Amino acid sequence: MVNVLINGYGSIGKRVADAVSMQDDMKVVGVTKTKPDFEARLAVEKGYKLFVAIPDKERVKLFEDAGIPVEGTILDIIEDVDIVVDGAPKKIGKQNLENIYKPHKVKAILQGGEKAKDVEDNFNALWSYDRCYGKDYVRVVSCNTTGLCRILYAINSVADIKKARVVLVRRAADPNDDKRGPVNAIVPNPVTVPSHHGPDVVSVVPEFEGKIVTSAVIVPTTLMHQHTLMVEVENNVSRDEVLESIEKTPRIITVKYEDGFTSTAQIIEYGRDLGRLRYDINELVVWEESVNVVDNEIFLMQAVHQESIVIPENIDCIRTMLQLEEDKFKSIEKTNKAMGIK
Ligand SMILES: NC(=O)C1=CN([C@@H]2O[C@H](COP(=O)(O)OP(=O)(O)OC[C@H]3O[C@@H](n4cnc5c(N)ncnc54)[C@H](OP(=O)(O)O)[C@@H]3O)[C@@H](O)[C@H]2O)C=CC1
Ligand SMILES: O=C(OP(=O)(O)O)[C@H](O)COP(=O)(O)O
Repeated sequence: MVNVLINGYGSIGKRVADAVSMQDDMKVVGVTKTKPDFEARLAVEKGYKLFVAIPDKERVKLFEDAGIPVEGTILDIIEDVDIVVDGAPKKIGKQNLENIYKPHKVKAILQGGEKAKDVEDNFNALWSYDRCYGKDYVRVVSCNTTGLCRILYAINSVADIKKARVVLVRRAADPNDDKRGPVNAIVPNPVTVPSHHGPDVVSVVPEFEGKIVTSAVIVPTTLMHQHTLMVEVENNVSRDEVLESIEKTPRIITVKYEDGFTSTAQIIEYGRDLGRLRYDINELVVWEESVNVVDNEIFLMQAVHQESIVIPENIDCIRTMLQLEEDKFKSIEKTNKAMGIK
């Protein structure tokens, strides 16, 4: 059993904590918060040991004053952990890496809001599990990048990819976020091409250098991201072969528009009806009817549940960095089984 600390118990951190708790080869030794709010209180009620993310007496006092019991600050637990999963807001992960994890010589996983250059390597279970084996500082790439890595793995299994072009429609904010917009606009984000997703795919799969270009806009929705892919391939491949490969690839599900999956709203309703915790859809979701092949070019549309797609990747990343399992497919299967992922 390895000891995992979740530094930053937010949208990603709380899900990683619950996913770690479902595995039989790792356990959560603590979670951290900076604010003594309802999420901190619930973490304690769930049985997690709570630590204060900012090592400062005044900050600890805020928790005491709010009646939320804490075990100390991050510095009271950091030496006892085998690995930290950093779930802090973007850019803070890098600061934590330099100021806390490296000085205390503790392995750490950063999230997709951090930069590829600030870590040793970049993780997706299908593509870079073996490369990250035993490494100390690894980034699990962002939700959109994870979705792209999965679908490109499926396509790459049956075709030689020449050129991938992707338009990403990004959700404006997570459902718990009342600060961000737009409320009524479409925002190029960034207005330049490529968006960070293409280079981030290359950080995981270097052989795609020069082959993938992405462009992104933000729209007023909180549920999911949506992608349209156009992938030129070198060889003749049929629609059926592409679909079969997608269906065989772990952590991808296909849904049919004609079956009622007419938008991201129905996909989220599906998560609710399945009784998934927090209605999470950890799988990449591909619309079956959207898959088409025209003159060696594959077209498809897919949806990404931003809050949950990277969670199983974090579990596999822990396993490879701590050398708990050499075979990526065994790790993927173990994680999926424990989490009820299709
Ligand atoms: N949300 C998403 O859709 C996705 C996010 N990511 C990436 O995951 C990372 C986390 O994002 P997300 O979970 O959305 O963020 P949230 O804002 O939901 O959560 C951040 C958490 O970090 C805590 N925190 C704040 N400051 C510090 C600090 N100095 N040290 C440790 N913890 C701190 C916050 O605690 P408190 O509330 O107490 O201040 C909060 O619990 C980012 O890199 C993001 O880009 C990746 C994929 C998808
Ligand atoms: O990883 C995400 O998106 P991304 O893949 O577009 O970077 C998450 O949805 C976080 O995105 P945000 O930077 O809009 O909070």
